[in-house]
This record gives sequence, C-alpha cells and structure tokens, in this order.
Amino acid sequence: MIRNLSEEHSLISNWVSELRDVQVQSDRLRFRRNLERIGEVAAYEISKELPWVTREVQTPLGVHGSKVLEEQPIIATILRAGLAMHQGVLNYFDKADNTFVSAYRKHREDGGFDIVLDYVSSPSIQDRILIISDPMLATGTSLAKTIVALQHLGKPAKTYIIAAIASRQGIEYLQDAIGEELNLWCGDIDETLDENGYIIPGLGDAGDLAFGEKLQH
Ligand SMILES: O=c1cc[nH]c(=O)[nH]1
Repeated sequence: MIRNLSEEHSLISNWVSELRDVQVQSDRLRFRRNLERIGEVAAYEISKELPWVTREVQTPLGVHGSKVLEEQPIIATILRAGLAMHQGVLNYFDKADNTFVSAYRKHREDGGFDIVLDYVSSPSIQDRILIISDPMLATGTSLAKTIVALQHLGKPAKTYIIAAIASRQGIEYLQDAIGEELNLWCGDIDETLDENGYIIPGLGDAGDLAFGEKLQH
C-alpha cells in the first residue's frame, strides 16, 4: 500500500512545500522541525492501523476500559538524514524500541556510487511492528540494503516505511527488492531521479540541509 499524503490536502503538504522551498529550507531549525512534524503525523496515521487492546485503568473516581496499543513498535532510521524524522516518530511512539543503521553513498571514480552500510544497533525485530523512516526515498538502494541487513535480526510482523519525498523509480526498485508488499507513507512522490541519484525536483540534500555540509567519501 502506497499512501501519498499530499493527495489528502493536509498540513503535510505545507511542510513538504517548505522543505522544498529554497527561500525557507536554509533555516535549519525549521527544516528539521518540518521533517519531525511529518514523522509525528505519519506515526499518528500508522497508529490507526496497529493492534489495540482494552486495558482497565483506575481513575481517581472509577475504572475505565481504555484502548491502548497492544505493543510498541520498533522504529528505525538511517543515519544521518533520518534523525529529525525519527525524532518525530519517537515523539508519538514514545515507548518504542529503536534501531539505528548507518548507510552512506561511497562515490566511485566512474561517477556512480555504492551504498556502504557499516553500523546496525537494534533489538530483535522478530514478530514486531517495524517502522523505518528515511526522508528521501531516492534510488531505494539504501532502504533495500537496510531491510536486508535487518532481516538477519528476525522477521517483523509488518514493516512500514515513512518518507518525506519518494521517487517513482525508488518505489518500484524497493517493491522488487523486498519481495513483499511495500507499506509506504510519504509526503509526496516525484517522477524523476537525476544521474547522481537525487530526486528532481525534490529538495536537495536532506542531511546537509538539516545538519550542514559534509566531506564526500
Ligand atoms: O534527492 C535526494 C536523494 C537522496 N538524498 C537526499 O537528501 N536527497
């Protein structure tokens, strides 16, 4: 299931528009906060699909059968661009377990790049609800590598992916690579990727906009 939240004319479209806008995106605090807000709303939307149970809660004046999440999800992100969105998801699933993966583009002399994944910190994901946030689903290769790496830690009950902007090509790549139904919640879908694997029109480099420029490997 692919949910393009921009089609629902919600506040998410406003925030994605600010992420894209060169006049606004240079304000790093606002850029990070917009990613965080998208993470928060996506977490809320996904929460409507998760299993709930009724638990008796003692109030000062009586007992109430309250609906509560059956279990907390595991929320995962890919360093470093994913951090702000991850914080948004964690703001709402505030008791969640967390998975961190580092992945970066190692540039080759021929102009291409390979995804190097060298750090995974995670609990077992066996039978758990897994929510992975990755703000820019561009080629889909880092997400696919992350999902494959996490498969060594168990088989999740269900995996959700949250992105601010996804490319059509990345969605198709990921659908083929993971070999199961893709559950993607994204702020918008763009049609084009350039030769450097950047989403066009996209927003630029989300990690640099959130945290500042880095040296290239
Ligand atoms: O367009 C893109 C692609 C990958 N990562 C980004 O930050 N932007």
